[in-house]
Amino acid sequence: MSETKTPETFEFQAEVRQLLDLMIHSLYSNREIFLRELVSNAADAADRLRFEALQDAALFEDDPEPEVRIVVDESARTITISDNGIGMNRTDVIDNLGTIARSGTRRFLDALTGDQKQDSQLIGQFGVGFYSAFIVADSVTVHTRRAGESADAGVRWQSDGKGEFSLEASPRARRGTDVTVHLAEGQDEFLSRDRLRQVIRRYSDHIAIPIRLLDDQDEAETVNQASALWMRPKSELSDEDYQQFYQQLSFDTEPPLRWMHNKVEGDQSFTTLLFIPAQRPFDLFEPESGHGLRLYVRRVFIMEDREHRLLPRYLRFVRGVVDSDDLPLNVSRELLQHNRLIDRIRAASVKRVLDTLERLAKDDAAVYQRFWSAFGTVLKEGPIEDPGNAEKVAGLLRFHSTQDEEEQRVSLADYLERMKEGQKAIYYLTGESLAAVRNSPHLEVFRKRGVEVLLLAEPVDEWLVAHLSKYKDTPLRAVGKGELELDDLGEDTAEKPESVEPSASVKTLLERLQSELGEQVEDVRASSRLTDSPACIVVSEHDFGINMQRMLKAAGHELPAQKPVLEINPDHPIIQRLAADEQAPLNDWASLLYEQAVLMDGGRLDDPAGFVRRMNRLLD
Ligand SMILES: Nc1ncnc2c1ncn2[C@@H]1O[C@H](COP(=O)(O)OP(=O)(O)OP(=O)(O)O)[C@@H](O)[C@H]1O
Repeated sequence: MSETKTPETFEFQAEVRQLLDLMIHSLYSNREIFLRELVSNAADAADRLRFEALQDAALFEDDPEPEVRIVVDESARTITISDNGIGMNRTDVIDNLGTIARSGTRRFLDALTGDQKQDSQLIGQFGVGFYSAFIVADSVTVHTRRAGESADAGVRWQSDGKGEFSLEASPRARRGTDVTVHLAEGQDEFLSRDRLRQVIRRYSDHIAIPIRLLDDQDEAETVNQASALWMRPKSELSDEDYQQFYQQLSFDTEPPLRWMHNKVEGDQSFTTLLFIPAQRPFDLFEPESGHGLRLYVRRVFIMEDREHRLLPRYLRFVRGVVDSDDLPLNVSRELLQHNRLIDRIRAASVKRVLDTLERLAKDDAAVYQRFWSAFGTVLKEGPIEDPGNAEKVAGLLRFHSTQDEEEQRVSLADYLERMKEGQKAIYYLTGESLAAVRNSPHLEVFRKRGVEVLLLAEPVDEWLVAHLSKYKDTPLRAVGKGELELDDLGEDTAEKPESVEPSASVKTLLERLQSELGEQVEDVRASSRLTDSPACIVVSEHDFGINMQRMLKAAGHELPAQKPVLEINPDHPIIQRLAADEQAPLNDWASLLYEQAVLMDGGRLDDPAGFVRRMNRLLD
């Protein structure tokens, strides 16, 4: 026999040690959450057993009623949290409780900032798991046996959380897991049943299986509601019930902004309870992360929808539960891909979330602004991912603009309302940063003529405008692309548009600049968009803008050669001076005009040293 009675000792993986250390120090003021975590693991173990038992009912071993039991031993100073869930065998224990850091651990450690206050929020969102027991314990013992295996497969894990744990075979008749927490000096408050009852009600009231606290005579008292909250009628539920349930579901420290609880009856019935959080989880932008909705079939937990079948990715901030009586209990990921009921649930849920956001935006601009700051960037993926709802999502978007510069609060509807008489398009400018777009020379003529321009500086904006060509039949147009038709900007109240027909000397200058710049540019022409700057870069209507080119190159794409147009401001003093002297050498000037225009657009110079040399020559 390879398994002996003597305990074997293992070292925790470095990352686990780091996590333990960090948690104990940053969570000390919130010690009670250890109980929430252990109870939540016990309930998960019950869910997993029920799920596996769908295939193999023998796993229930004559003990089909799931429960969590909590036993306090005052003289030994221990609390034991027991479940009759799936349990673990030796390999499970080694994998889950010590040597192998789960993928989440690394990500979590990477997300930490070192700022205690921020980090403790992160921990709250992350769900800290089993190791939180060490916040209050000086040693923890886990005695467990996996469902379906023999009593001999029982194992005992033990650790003081300092760097090592031990493991030994320890037979166990009842399947499931006991976690025994030996309280450290000064943690005696958790020996009080009143205190435990209070903590369970606060954090675990809506865990769907009974949590039973045993008294001195071993009489069990069920402490929680132990029902699937989402199945209860709305009329019975208070705001507090919903908020508590949300916290148990999400570990979010903030209450949700809104929730939607709906029951659809008919030939196919389903219930959804969806929450819109108030703050952004740390992993919102990680490719593999994101929690999906929790899918239940007849109250049995089936899976977390990490592949975003129940709601599209651009609504991945929504948390909640979907339960249906009409899906098969053995529903698989493949089935989720091709199921009419799932499609219906998805369409209904998308509509509910978008309608709720619409109402929120209308009724409470301040709260909507909060939502937008947390999740606006994600919502911008909507028109790309979900063309069918593009217009509806577009209505929810908010932007910075030349007329509203504090926060992103201009909607496309606001923009349409403020358009000038005769204006034909919604104008926008994309760029690498807000400062860069706000100061772009492309805005000069728009400012002068009082035409609003939306300022888009997030990477996703480039994709958004590539997919959103119009809003309510008004086209969206980039200000830095193609020829600018001044007539399309609407009435010019300030003054009549100046003629862009350049004088003979400027014409000559344009030709000379063109021949100096050669292959670098498609054309050099007189500009109608500049008032203060001498030059700017314009790309043709169907080419990528400079910002998009930069992003594509950074992502490793080969781009077809694109030549921009250099537009020159004929009224600018530098241009006039250059035009006045047809004999003066132009080579440095041509390059500098071109290079400064590229820089102002947030582009990169091919030869920055050359640029500096030329500039120094002129300054000399
Ligand atoms: N009572 C239990 N019964 C069976 N398995 C358990 C139990 N407690 C923990 N485990 C196993 O140990 C793993 C690690 O637990 P831990 O609480 O640290 O993380 P988690 O529950 O996976 O995630 P998190 O708590 O961060 O949401 C679990 O995924 C589970 O496989």
